[in-house]
Amino acid sequence: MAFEAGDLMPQELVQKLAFFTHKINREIAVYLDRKGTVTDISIGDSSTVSLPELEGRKSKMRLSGIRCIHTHPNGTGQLSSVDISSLINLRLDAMIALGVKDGELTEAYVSIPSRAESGEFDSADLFGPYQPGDPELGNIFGLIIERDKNNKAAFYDNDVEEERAILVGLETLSGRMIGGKSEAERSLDELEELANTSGAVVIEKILQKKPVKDPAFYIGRGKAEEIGLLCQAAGADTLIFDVELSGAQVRNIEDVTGAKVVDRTTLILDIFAQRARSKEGKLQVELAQLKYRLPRLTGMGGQLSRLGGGIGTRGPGEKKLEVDKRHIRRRINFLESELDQVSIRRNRTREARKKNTVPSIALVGYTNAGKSTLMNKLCNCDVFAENKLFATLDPTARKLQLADGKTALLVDTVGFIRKLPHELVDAFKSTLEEVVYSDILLHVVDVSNEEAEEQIAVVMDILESLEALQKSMILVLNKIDMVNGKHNIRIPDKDCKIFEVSAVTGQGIPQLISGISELLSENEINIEFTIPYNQGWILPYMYENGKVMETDYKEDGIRVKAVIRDTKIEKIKEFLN
Ligand SMILES: Nc1nc2c(ncn2[C@@H]2O[C@H](COP(=O)(O)OP(=O)(O)OP(=O)(O)O)[C@@H](O)[C@H]2O)c(=O)[nH]1
Ligand SMILES: [Mg+2]
Repeated sequence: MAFEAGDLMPQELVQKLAFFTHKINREIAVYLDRKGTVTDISIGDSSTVSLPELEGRKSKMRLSGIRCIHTHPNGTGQLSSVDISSLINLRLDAMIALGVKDGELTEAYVSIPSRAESGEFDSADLFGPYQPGDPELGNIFGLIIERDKNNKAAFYDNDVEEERAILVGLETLSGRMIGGKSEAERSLDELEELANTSGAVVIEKILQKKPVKDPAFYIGRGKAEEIGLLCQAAGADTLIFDVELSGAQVRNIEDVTGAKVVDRTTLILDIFAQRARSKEGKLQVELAQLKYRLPRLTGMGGQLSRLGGGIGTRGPGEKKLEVDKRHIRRRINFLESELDQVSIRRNRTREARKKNTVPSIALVGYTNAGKSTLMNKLCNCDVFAENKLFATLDPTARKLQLADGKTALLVDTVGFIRKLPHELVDAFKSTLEEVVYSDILLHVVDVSNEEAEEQIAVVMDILESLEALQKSMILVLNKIDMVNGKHNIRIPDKDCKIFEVSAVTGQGIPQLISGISELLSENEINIEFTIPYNQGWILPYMYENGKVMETDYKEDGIRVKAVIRDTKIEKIKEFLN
């Protein structure tokens, strides 16, 4: 018996299985290979089936090429832990469970294996519920093939030898001079740091004074030709522009100069791609890359393959850049739905955390400000910190011991940067939600940086776009050891406590910890009030969002003594007396 290849869950098979399962009231399992051929059938117990040995599939790093579709006669399509362990142990392509009731399919869930860091398959991802014919099933099939091919070792092998890059910036007339440098020059310096972080060697920086703002070439055709010659003379193969370029501009400049053209956003995305470690981080980066690439494909006949490697070609997704538009759109939908799942899971963890009423504190700040170093100092832990941009991509949480015996949860986050691509802010929404839902923010500033004030402003802007500006905030002026304890930074108007510290020497750290304790308890309000009996939601709300110390059931309602966070009081305000 055979079914159409590429159809993960053939309708005809599903119907037959549902029918017979109902007849015999037992579990039936069918095994299919990737061509759609049935290789085995078992009745009663799916864990005892022997799989056919497939050519070249003996390696532990590959999948078996066989998937199992089986029924659950009790009506639910939820996969059991036995289902999942057979999936992983047998390295099946997928384990699909069909819930059957009265001879009909109720729901179907699909689980596919995923790899550990080592490349071995050690866990599973769950999708569903589905009905046969759901287009998402095609995506899952694609994902299986990709996961089978993309052995970790081969994952990042498209790195090439050093890229030699020329940077091109654009001088605007406005903007403050700092340290004798204009805004454009400083932005170009930062671009150089970004380029170094991504592994490129910067040979020359060009700042174009009066931009022609050419729609076709951005810098004008003549200038582009000139830069082309410079590339040849200097042996540069890549041009990095300190702006966002349109797809047409990139192609035009590439044609004239013969060099690869990359813009600031592509560069930042490339760094994120190299640094993403967690599954969530990789999904987020790939999503951002695809979203940025999609509108830039117009007029390319829908197909483009960028040869070579380096900046802009690296990513957590497919090894070879597959840029068929339809494929990208499908992939974007798929990544978005996977990320939704992650976000739901994260919300649950956050909810659980809230129930414990452990307050959470988010570290925010410009990249390289010292957030991770500060976290290590405050929590006595060992989080990855490095003198490179974007050392931290995944949110990491650690317990912070406060002076009065209380604890809080400190969450490290991705650093901010000017001109942060909005695709990235979007894609990292679920990570940045940690910021949005935290009780207080520690805004870390590198006082030794000439541009500290600009950086504060950039961070404030991003916080505003996350609607997190009204949160209680502590401004941490870090690296005070590097300026001999003196700084002349103008502090933003926002009402917040300020601490001068050094995350390296430990100077000012005890004061900061007591400052945090104080702010947290400032935010706690003691209340005593009566909950009318017809407002049944209030007491559970109090348990969830505060600490209930005493309840007394009176004639007119429940008299409650409690402590609650000020951010949670709005909802019950009208009942306070
Ligand atoms: N001298 C000095 N150096 C510091 C201090 N705090 C951090 N650094 C250094 O600054 C660099 C960046 O620190 P990180 O903690 O990685 O910065 P981050 O804010 O987490 O950066 P991203 O994760 O990239 O956003 C590292 O080389 C640290 O050693 C400090 O108080 N004094
Ligand atoms: Mg960090």
